[in-house]
Amino acid sequence: MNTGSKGRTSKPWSWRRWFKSFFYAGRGISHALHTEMNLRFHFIAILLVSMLGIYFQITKTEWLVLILMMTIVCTLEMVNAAIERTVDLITEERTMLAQQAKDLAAGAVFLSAVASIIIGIVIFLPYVKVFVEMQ
Ligand SMILES: Nc1ncnc2c1ncn2[C@@H]1O[C@H](COP(=O)(O)OP(=O)(O)OP(=O)(O)O)[C@@H](O)[C@H]1O
Repeated sequence: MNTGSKGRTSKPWSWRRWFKSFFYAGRGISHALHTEMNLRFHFIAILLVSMLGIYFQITKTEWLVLILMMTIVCTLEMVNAAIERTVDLITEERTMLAQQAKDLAAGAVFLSAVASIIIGIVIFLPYVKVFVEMQ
């Protein structure tokens, strides 16, 4: 069955292809961790926030919100890296469209990071207040 204008055909489902897709995903995550400084920074932040969460014994809902935000930031960082590489693959010239594509992707990461910081403050501030008052 033809699924696209470039003649890409869909292959039948198989366990081998299914496991290979996990391997490719793992390779992508490993590559991102080795090459993307920002992603490493996010992972350090995740580690610190998780330690705080364990220390303050935050609620299940708070954990779920934090996990959701951590996932959004990291996945957007990886999509941003993919868009950067795709743009560089398409053109080495400085063009307005290339600039917009990269700036839009970077803006998406920035927005999610700001939202994460705000959510982190809203979740942890009450715990920190109680902690300070107890000293
Ligand atoms: N091909 C391009 N055309 C126009 N603007 C670009 C292009 N590539 C990058 N930019 C601009 O530079 C910003 C940073 O892009 P990127 O992180 O890929 O670094 P770079 O400018 O390509 O070079 P370097 O990696 O040395 O910093 C982008 O958000 C965009 O504003």
